[in-house]
Amino acid sequence: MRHRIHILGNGSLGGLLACRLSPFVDVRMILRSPPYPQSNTDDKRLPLTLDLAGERQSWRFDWETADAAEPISTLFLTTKSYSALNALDSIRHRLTPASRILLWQNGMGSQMQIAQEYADMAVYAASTTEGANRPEDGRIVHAGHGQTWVGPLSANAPFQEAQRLVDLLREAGFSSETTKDIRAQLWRKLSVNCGVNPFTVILNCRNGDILEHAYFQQRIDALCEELSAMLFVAGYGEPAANVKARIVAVAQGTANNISSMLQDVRAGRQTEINAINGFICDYADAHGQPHPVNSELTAGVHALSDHSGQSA
Ligand SMILES: NC(=O)C1=CN([C@@H]2O[C@H](COP(=O)(O)OP(=O)(O)OC[C@H]3O[C@@H](n4cnc5c(N)ncnc54)[C@H](OP(=O)(O)O)[C@@H]3O)[C@@H](O)[C@H]2O)C=CC1
Ligand SMILES: CC(C)(CO)C(=O)C(=O)O
Repeated sequence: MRHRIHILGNGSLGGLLACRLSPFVDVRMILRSPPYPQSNTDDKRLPLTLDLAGERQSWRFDWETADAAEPISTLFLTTKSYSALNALDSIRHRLTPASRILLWQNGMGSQMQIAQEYADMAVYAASTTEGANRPEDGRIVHAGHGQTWVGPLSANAPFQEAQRLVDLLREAGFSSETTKDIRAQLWRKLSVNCGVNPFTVILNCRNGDILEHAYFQQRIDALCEELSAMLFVAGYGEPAANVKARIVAVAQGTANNISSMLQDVRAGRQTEINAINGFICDYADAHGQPHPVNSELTAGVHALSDHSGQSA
Protein backbone atom coordinates (compact mmCIF):
# COMPACT_ATOMS: atom_id res chain seq x y z
CA MET A 1 0.00 0.00 0.00
CA ARG A 2 1.27 3.49 -0.84
CA HIS A 3 2.22 5.76 2.02
CA ARG A 4 -0.47 8.37 2.74
CA ILE A 5 0.27 12.04 3.36
CA HIS A 6 -2.34 14.46 4.61
CA ILE A 7 -1.94 18.11 3.62
CA LEU A 8 -3.70 20.73 5.75
CA GLY A 9 -3.72 24.09 3.96
CA ASN A 10 -4.93 23.95 0.37
CA GLY A 11 -3.10 27.08 -0.75
CA SER A 12 -0.11 27.83 -2.96
CA LEU A 13 2.43 25.71 -1.13
CA GLY A 14 0.02 22.94 -0.11
CA GLY A 15 -1.19 22.67 -3.71
CA LEU A 16 2.34 22.62 -5.09
CA LEU A 17 3.35 19.85 -2.68
CA ALA A 18 0.19 17.87 -3.40
CA CYS A 19 0.71 17.95 -7.17
CA ARG A 20 4.41 17.14 -7.04
CA LEU A 21 4.07 14.37 -4.43
CA SER A 22 1.02 12.61 -5.79
CA PRO A 23 2.88 10.35 -8.28
CA PHE A 24 4.79 8.91 -5.31
CA VAL A 25 2.39 8.87 -2.34
CA ASP A 26 -1.31 8.86 -1.66
CA VAL A 27 -2.09 12.55 -1.02
CA ARG A 28 -5.18 13.51 0.91
CA MET A 29 -6.19 17.15 1.32
CA ILE A 30 -7.83 18.36 4.53
CA LEU A 31 -10.20 21.22 3.72
CA ARG A 32 -12.02 23.71 5.90
CA SER A 33 -15.23 22.96 4.00
CA PRO A 34 -16.21 20.85 0.98
CA PRO A 35 -15.09 22.30 -2.36
CA TYR A 36 -17.65 23.82 -4.72
CA PRO A 37 -19.30 21.02 -6.71
CA GLN A 38 -17.93 20.81 -10.25
CA SER A 39 -20.91 21.40 -12.49
CA ASN A 40 -20.17 18.96 -15.32
CA THR A 41 -18.71 15.97 -13.50
CA ASP A 42 -19.67 13.31 -10.97
CA ASP A 43 -16.08 13.19 -9.79
CA LYS A 44 -16.17 14.69 -6.30
CA ARG A 45 -12.39 14.87 -5.92
CA LEU A 46 -10.65 18.24 -5.54
CA PRO A 47 -9.28 19.49 -8.87
CA LEU A 48 -5.95 21.33 -8.95
CA THR A 49 -3.82 22.41 -11.87
CA LEU A 50 -0.11 23.09 -11.63
CA ASP A 51 1.69 25.40 -14.07
CA LEU A 52 5.28 24.24 -14.20
CA ALA A 53 7.90 25.32 -16.73
CA GLY A 54 5.28 26.38 -19.25
CA GLU A 55 3.26 23.15 -18.94
CA ARG A 56 -0.07 22.72 -17.20
CA GLN A 57 -0.77 19.47 -15.35
CA SER A 58 -4.17 18.61 -13.89
CA TRP A 59 -4.71 16.56 -10.77
CA ARG A 60 -7.63 15.42 -8.65
CA PHE A 61 -7.27 14.74 -4.95
CA ASP A 62 -9.27 12.89 -2.37
CA TRP A 63 -10.21 15.29 0.37
CA GLU A 64 -11.80 15.28 3.79
CA THR A 65 -12.74 17.91 6.35
CA ALA A 66 -11.02 18.26 9.72
CA ASP A 67 -13.73 16.33 11.56
CA ALA A 68 -12.96 13.02 9.79
CA ALA A 69 -11.88 10.25 12.15
CA GLU A 70 -9.06 8.40 10.40
CA PRO A 71 -5.73 8.73 12.29
CA ILE A 72 -3.06 10.72 10.46
CA SER A 73 0.40 9.25 10.12
CA THR A 74 2.16 12.05 8.18
CA LEU A 75 0.85 15.60 8.08
CA PHE A 76 2.18 18.52 6.06
CA LEU A 77 0.85 21.73 7.63
CA THR A 78 0.80 24.42 4.95
CA THR A 79 -1.42 27.17 6.35
CA LYS A 80 -0.10 30.67 6.98
CA SER A 81 1.75 31.15 10.29
CA TYR A 82 -1.19 32.94 11.94
CA SER A 83 -3.55 30.01 11.22
CA ALA A 84 -1.14 27.18 11.96
CA LEU A 85 -1.94 26.36 15.58
CA ASN A 86 -5.73 26.67 15.16
CA ALA A 87 -5.63 24.52 12.04
CA LEU A 88 -3.60 21.85 13.81
CA ASP A 89 -5.92 21.94 16.82
CA SER A 90 -8.85 21.25 14.49
CA ILE A 91 -7.39 17.78 13.70
CA ARG A 92 -5.84 17.08 17.09
CA HIS A 93 -8.23 14.14 17.63
CA ARG A 94 -6.63 12.44 14.60
CA LEU A 95 -3.01 12.75 15.75
CA THR A 96 -1.22 10.15 17.87
CA PRO A 97 2.31 9.90 19.28
CA ALA A 98 3.14 7.97 16.08
CA SER A 99 2.14 10.93 13.87
CA ARG A 100 4.81 12.94 12.02
CA ILE A 101 3.99 16.62 11.58
CA LEU A 102 5.98 18.75 9.12
CA LEU A 103 5.51 22.53 9.51
CA TRP A 104 6.09 24.70 6.43
CA GLN A 105 5.43 28.18 7.82
CA ASN A 106 7.64 31.20 7.16
CA GLY A 107 8.51 33.60 9.91
CA MET A 108 8.97 32.54 13.49
CA GLY A 109 6.85 31.83 16.52
CA SER A 110 4.18 29.43 15.33
CA GLN A 111 6.68 26.57 14.94
CA MET A 112 8.01 26.83 18.51
CA GLN A 113 4.50 27.18 19.94
CA ILE A 114 3.38 24.02 18.10
CA ALA A 115 6.53 22.12 19.08
CA GLN A 116 5.71 22.96 22.70
CA GLU A 117 1.99 22.18 22.56
CA TYR A 118 2.52 18.97 20.55
CA ALA A 119 5.68 17.97 22.40
CA ASP A 120 4.58 14.33 22.67
CA MET A 121 4.58 14.03 18.86
CA ALA A 122 7.27 14.04 16.20
CA VAL A 123 7.25 17.67 15.03
CA TYR A 124 9.56 18.72 12.17
CA ALA A 125 9.96 22.06 10.41
CA ALA A 126 10.79 22.80 6.80
CA SER A 127 12.36 26.00 5.57
CA THR A 128 12.02 26.43 1.84
CA THR A 129 12.89 28.94 -0.86
CA GLU A 130 10.52 27.32 -3.38
CA GLY A 131 8.07 29.84 -4.80
CA ALA A 132 4.43 29.10 -5.59
CA ASN A 133 1.43 31.33 -6.05
CA ARG A 134 -2.26 30.91 -6.71
CA PRO A 135 -3.59 33.27 -9.38
CA GLU A 136 -7.05 31.77 -8.89
CA ASP A 137 -8.66 29.03 -6.78
CA GLY A 138 -7.58 25.60 -7.97
CA ARG A 139 -4.66 26.88 -10.05
CA ILE A 140 -1.10 26.79 -8.70
CA VAL A 141 1.93 28.31 -10.40
CA HIS A 142 5.35 26.97 -9.47
CA ALA A 143 7.12 30.28 -9.98
CA GLY A 144 10.61 29.51 -8.73
CA HIS A 145 12.70 26.50 -7.76
CA GLY A 146 14.61 26.72 -4.51
CA GLN A 147 16.13 24.75 -1.69
CA THR A 148 14.35 23.05 1.21
CA TRP A 149 15.77 22.07 4.60
CA VAL A 150 14.00 19.72 6.99
CA GLY A 151 14.90 19.06 10.60
CA PRO A 152 13.45 17.95 13.92
CA LEU A 153 11.83 20.51 16.21
CA SER A 154 10.41 18.48 19.10
CA ALA A 155 12.43 16.14 21.31
CA ASN A 156 10.24 13.26 20.08
CA ALA A 157 11.19 13.77 16.43
CA PRO A 158 13.84 11.22 15.37
CA PHE A 159 16.38 12.53 12.88
CA GLN A 160 16.10 9.41 10.63
CA GLU A 161 12.48 10.35 9.94
CA ALA A 162 13.62 13.77 8.71
CA GLN A 163 15.77 11.89 6.22
CA ARG A 164 12.71 9.89 5.06
CA LEU A 165 10.78 13.13 4.53
CA VAL A 166 13.69 14.56 2.55
CA ASP A 167 13.96 11.37 0.45
CA LEU A 168 10.31 11.79 -0.46
CA LEU A 169 10.69 15.49 -1.31
CA ARG A 170 13.69 14.67 -3.49
CA GLU A 171 11.74 11.95 -5.28
CA ALA A 172 9.12 14.60 -6.05
CA GLY A 173 11.82 16.85 -7.53
CA PHE A 174 12.49 19.26 -4.67
CA SER A 175 16.13 19.97 -3.93
CA SER A 176 16.16 19.13 -0.20
CA GLU A 177 18.55 18.51 2.69
CA THR A 178 18.17 17.45 6.28
CA THR A 179 19.57 19.60 9.02
CA LYS A 180 20.06 18.85 12.72
CA ASP A 181 19.51 22.55 13.47
CA ILE A 182 16.42 23.69 11.57
CA ARG A 183 16.13 26.69 13.92
CA ALA A 184 19.33 28.13 12.39
CA GLN A 185 17.78 27.87 8.93
CA LEU A 186 14.51 29.42 10.12
CA TRP A 187 16.39 32.35 11.69
CA ARG A 188 18.39 32.89 8.50
CA LYS A 189 15.25 32.95 6.36
CA LEU A 190 13.52 35.17 8.93
CA SER A 191 16.30 37.76 8.69
CA VAL A 192 15.95 37.85 4.89
CA ASN A 193 12.18 38.18 5.05
CA CYS A 194 12.57 41.01 7.62
CA GLY A 195 14.82 42.90 5.21
CA VAL A 196 12.89 42.36 1.98
CA ASN A 197 9.15 41.78 2.53
CA PRO A 198 8.08 44.90 4.49
CA PHE A 199 10.04 47.19 2.16
CA THR A 200 8.26 45.74 -0.88
CA VAL A 201 4.92 46.51 0.77
CA ILE A 202 5.77 50.00 1.96
CA LEU A 203 7.38 50.88 -1.38
CA ASN A 204 4.83 48.86 -3.38
CA CYS A 205 7.49 47.39 -5.64
CA ARG A 206 9.19 44.18 -6.76
CA ASN A 207 11.96 42.68 -4.60
CA GLY A 208 14.86 44.04 -6.67
CA ASP A 209 13.48 47.57 -6.79
CA ILE A 210 13.71 48.14 -3.02
CA LEU A 211 17.50 48.49 -3.39
CA GLU A 212 17.15 51.71 -5.39
CA HIS A 213 14.86 53.47 -2.90
CA ALA A 214 16.18 56.01 -0.39
CA TYR A 215 13.66 54.63 2.16
CA PHE A 216 15.45 51.25 2.05
CA GLN A 217 18.96 52.72 1.88
CA GLN A 218 18.33 54.95 4.92
CA ARG A 219 17.10 52.09 7.11
CA ILE A 220 18.83 48.88 6.05
CA ASP A 221 22.02 49.30 8.13
CA ALA A 222 20.13 50.04 11.33
CA LEU A 223 17.72 47.19 10.59
CA CYS A 224 20.60 44.76 10.13
CA GLU A 225 22.12 45.89 13.46
CA GLU A 226 18.81 45.02 15.16
CA LEU A 227 18.60 41.66 13.36
CA SER A 228 22.22 40.82 14.09
CA ALA A 229 21.71 41.54 17.81
CA MET A 230 18.71 39.17 17.88
CA LEU A 231 20.58 36.47 15.93
CA PHE A 232 23.30 36.63 18.61
CA VAL A 233 20.73 36.32 21.41
CA ALA A 234 19.16 33.32 19.65
CA GLY A 235 22.55 31.62 19.36
CA TYR A 236 23.00 32.11 15.60
CA GLY A 237 25.09 35.29 15.78
CA GLU A 238 26.25 36.97 12.61
CA PRO A 239 27.64 40.47 12.04
CA ALA A 240 25.21 43.02 10.63
CA ALA A 241 27.27 43.22 7.41
CA ASN A 242 26.61 39.50 6.70
CA VAL A 243 22.90 39.93 7.34
CA LYS A 244 22.81 42.88 4.96
CA ALA A 245 24.79 41.00 2.28
CA ARG A 246 22.27 38.14 2.42
CA ILE A 247 19.29 40.51 2.17
CA VAL A 248 20.80 42.33 -0.81
CA ALA A 249 21.73 39.03 -2.51
CA VAL A 250 18.17 37.68 -2.14
CA ALA A 251 16.62 40.97 -3.33
CA GLN A 252 18.89 40.82 -6.40
CA GLY A 253 18.39 37.06 -6.94
CA THR A 254 14.60 37.42 -6.79
CA ALA A 255 14.55 40.91 -8.34
CA ASN A 256 11.49 40.25 -10.47
CA ASN A 257 9.40 38.61 -7.70
CA ILE A 258 6.45 40.16 -6.00
CA SER A 259 7.08 39.18 -2.38
CA SER A 260 4.55 36.99 -0.62
CA MET A 261 3.73 39.89 1.69
CA LEU A 262 3.01 42.31 -1.15
CA GLN A 263 0.90 39.61 -2.86
CA ASP A 264 -1.08 39.27 0.38
CA VAL A 265 -1.64 43.03 0.67
CA ARG A 266 -2.68 43.34 -2.97
CA ALA A 267 -5.14 40.45 -2.56
CA GLY A 268 -6.57 41.94 0.65
CA ARG A 269 -5.31 38.98 2.74
CA GLN A 270 -3.77 39.15 6.18
CA THR A 271 0.04 39.34 5.99
CA GLU A 272 2.59 37.38 8.02
CA ILE A 273 4.22 40.60 9.30
CA ASN A 274 3.52 39.63 12.93
CA ALA A 275 5.57 36.44 12.48
CA ILE A 276 8.38 38.32 10.69
CA ASN A 277 9.34 41.85 11.84
CA GLY A 278 6.64 41.65 14.54
CA PHE A 279 8.30 38.52 15.93
CA ILE A 280 11.63 40.38 16.11
CA CYS A 281 9.94 43.23 18.04
CA ASP A 282 8.50 40.79 20.59
CA TYR A 283 11.77 38.88 20.87
CA ALA A 284 13.74 42.11 21.33
CA ASP A 285 11.27 43.30 23.99
CA ALA A 286 11.67 40.01 25.83
CA HIS A 287 15.43 40.56 25.87
CA GLY A 288 15.36 44.28 26.68
CA GLN A 289 16.77 45.30 23.28
CA PRO A 290 15.71 48.30 21.17
CA HIS A 291 14.01 47.65 17.81
CA PRO A 292 12.90 51.00 16.29
CA VAL A 293 13.31 49.97 12.65
CA ASN A 294 11.48 46.66 13.05
CA SER A 295 8.68 48.56 14.83
CA GLU A 296 8.47 51.15 12.06
CA LEU A 297 8.33 48.47 9.34
CA THR A 298 5.73 46.43 11.24
CA ALA A 299 3.54 49.51 11.73
CA GLY A 300 4.07 50.53 8.10
CA VAL A 301 2.81 47.17 6.83
CA HIS A 302 -0.13 47.17 9.25
CA ALA A 303 -1.11 50.64 8.03
CA LEU A 304 -1.26 49.36 4.45
CA SER A 305 -3.05 46.11 5.19
CA ASP A 306 -6.76 45.65 5.80
CA HIS A 307 -5.98 43.26 8.64
CA SER A 308 -3.94 45.51 10.93
CA GLY A 309 -6.16 44.73 13.89
CA GLN A 310 -5.64 40.98 13.70
CA SER A 311 -3.22 39.23 15.99
CA ALA A 312 -0.40 36.89 14.98
N1 LIG B 1 3.85 29.98 -1.35
C1 LIG B 1 5.14 29.80 -1.25
O1 LIG B 1 5.85 29.75 -2.27
C2 LIG B 1 5.81 29.64 0.06
C3 LIG B 1 5.10 29.68 1.23
N2 LIG B 1 5.77 29.53 2.43
C4 LIG B 1 5.02 29.57 3.67
O2 LIG B 1 4.06 28.52 3.65
C5 LIG B 1 2.89 28.93 4.37
C6 LIG B 1 1.68 28.79 3.44
O3 LIG B 1 1.84 29.73 2.40
P1 LIG B 1 0.89 29.76 1.12
O4 LIG B 1 0.60 28.39 0.66
O5 LIG B 1 1.51 30.71 0.19
O6 LIG B 1 -0.43 30.40 1.76
P2 LIG B 1 -1.91 30.38 1.20
O7 LIG B 1 -2.63 31.51 1.84
O8 LIG B 1 -1.89 30.27 -0.29
O9 LIG B 1 -2.50 29.00 1.75
C7 LIG B 1 -2.86 28.76 3.07
C8 LIG B 1 -4.06 27.84 3.03
O10 LIG B 1 -4.36 27.41 4.35
C9 LIG B 1 -5.78 27.32 4.45
N3 LIG B 1 -6.19 27.31 5.86
C10 LIG B 1 -6.01 28.26 6.80
N4 LIG B 1 -6.55 27.87 7.98
C11 LIG B 1 -7.08 26.64 7.76
C12 LIG B 1 -7.80 25.72 8.57
N5 LIG B 1 -8.06 25.98 9.86
N6 LIG B 1 -8.21 24.55 8.01
C13 LIG B 1 -7.97 24.28 6.72
N7 LIG B 1 -7.29 25.12 5.89
C14 LIG B 1 -6.86 26.28 6.41
C15 LIG B 1 -6.23 28.56 3.72
O11 LIG B 1 -7.59 28.45 3.41
P3 LIG B 1 -8.43 29.77 3.05
O12 LIG B 1 -7.90 30.19 1.71
O13 LIG B 1 -9.80 29.25 3.05
O14 LIG B 1 -8.12 30.75 4.13
C16 LIG B 1 -5.33 28.51 2.49
O15 LIG B 1 -5.89 27.68 1.50
C17 LIG B 1 3.15 30.39 4.81
O16 LIG B 1 3.64 30.44 6.11
C18 LIG B 1 4.23 30.85 3.82
O17 LIG B 1 5.02 31.90 4.33
C19 LIG B 1 7.11 29.33 2.50
C20 LIG B 1 7.84 29.31 1.36
C21 LIG B 1 7.27 29.43 0.06
C1 LIG C 1 12.65 35.47 -0.35
C2 LIG C 1 11.33 36.16 -0.65
C3 LIG C 1 11.42 37.62 -0.29
C4 LIG C 1 11.14 35.98 -2.14
O1 LIG C 1 10.09 36.71 -2.67
C5 LIG C 1 10.23 35.49 0.16
O2 LIG C 1 10.49 34.56 0.88
C6 LIG C 1 8.84 35.99 0.16
O3 LIG C 1 8.40 36.62 -0.78
O4 LIG C 1 8.19 35.73 1.20
